[in-house]
Amino acid sequence: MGDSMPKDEFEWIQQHTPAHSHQKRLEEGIGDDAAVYKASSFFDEVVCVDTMIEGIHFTKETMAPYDIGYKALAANISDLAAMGAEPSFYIVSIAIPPHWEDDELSGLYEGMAELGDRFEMDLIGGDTVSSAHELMMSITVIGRVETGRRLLRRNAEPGDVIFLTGPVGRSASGLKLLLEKGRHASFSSIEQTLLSYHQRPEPQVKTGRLAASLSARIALNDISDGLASESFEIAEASGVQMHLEQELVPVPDEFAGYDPAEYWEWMLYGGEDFELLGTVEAGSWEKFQRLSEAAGINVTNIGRVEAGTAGVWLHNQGDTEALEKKGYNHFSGKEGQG
Ligand SMILES: Nc1ncnc2c1ncn2[C@@H]1O[C@H](COP(=O)(O)OP(=O)(O)OP(=O)(O)O)[C@@H](O)[C@H]1O
Ligand SMILES: Cc1ncc(C[n+]2csc(CCOP(=O)(O)O)c2C)c(N)n1
Ligand SMILES: [Mg+2]
Ligand SMILES: [Mg+2]
Ligand SMILES: [Mg+2]
Repeated sequence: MGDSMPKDEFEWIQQHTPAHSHQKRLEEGIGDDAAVYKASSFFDEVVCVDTMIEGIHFTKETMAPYDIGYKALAANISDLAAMGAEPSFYIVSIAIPPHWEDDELSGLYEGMAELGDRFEMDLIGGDTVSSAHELMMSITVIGRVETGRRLLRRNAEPGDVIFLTGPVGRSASGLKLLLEKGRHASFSSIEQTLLSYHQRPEPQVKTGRLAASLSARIALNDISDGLASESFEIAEASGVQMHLEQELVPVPDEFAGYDPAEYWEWMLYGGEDFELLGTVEAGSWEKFQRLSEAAGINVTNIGRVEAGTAGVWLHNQGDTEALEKKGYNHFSGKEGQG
């Protein structure tokens, strides 16, 4: 990496965050999974954008065109879910290089439409340009959340229960298989399941909406960069310590037979699972769990929030490890230091 590149994407964003806002109806600007501004007396509007680029987020060997479209929209819907919002609209900007054929480009839109239809979202605009080398897709999504119900990373307080919506690490393990063999190779049925978590992640909208409907203080974040990195984001935004219990963190069934040293690396630092990580005040945890179960949603208590200097710790049978803010970081390389 040359000297001209920013060292860390998080630091870089901070440098470019305006000190003041002009619009009175802005509720949340830069800093969370999405921005929030007042729309009516009942709802706030929630908006965010995420980009996927060939060579960084996918290659023709790791993802079919359909998967790329699907995942680009899924990653964005996931940020709405992390705010407690319901998705409404999306806007697609696409940069097309010469080596992409018409039928491949149609595949991108078919993949987006599958998810857009499922969440009853309308495609309302976009932009189309050419690109010299890589395909790029950038999607802006718009949703809404009931006034005052948005779920922010800074909402965590000491004593809260930490929860996770599902096992993590499967996307990273699927990516490893795809980078080794390419998607046209033959895979066992377990491997195919792992690939599908990488190629077609499921945004956890139902859980986000349930969390927003509870009258409880809840912090929420979606896992794009890995469990450790997203735990740090809550710790830093809330000024708290995140204490994770290794024994409580669900290990994917598919990892039976794999080396724990390898799969804990995927689980803690892999990213792109798009599960939700959150904290809820202890008095509301049982209710949250009960309502989740009734709704067919999986939430697992994986630890506790404590007071002290912001950071993340992993406890295992009396041993304690301070986790690094490591995960996927653009500019500092794959799974570089955050
Ligand atoms: N180039 C930029 N200019 C202004 N704000 C930015 C820029 N890049 C990111 N942000 C803002 O910084 C915050 C963090 O962005 P980030 O992309 O890390 O969040 P995320 O979408 O939850 O994570 P990921 O991109 O890994 O899915 C968000 O509020 C986002 O809108
Ligand atoms: C070909 C290929 N190589 C590596 C990766 C891994 N990867 C890329 S971006 C990212 C984090 C989320 O991105 P963002 O922070 O932009 O949302 C991860 C884990 C991949 N998906 N495909
Ligand atoms: Mg996010
Ligand atoms: Mg983003
Ligand atoms: Mg995101």
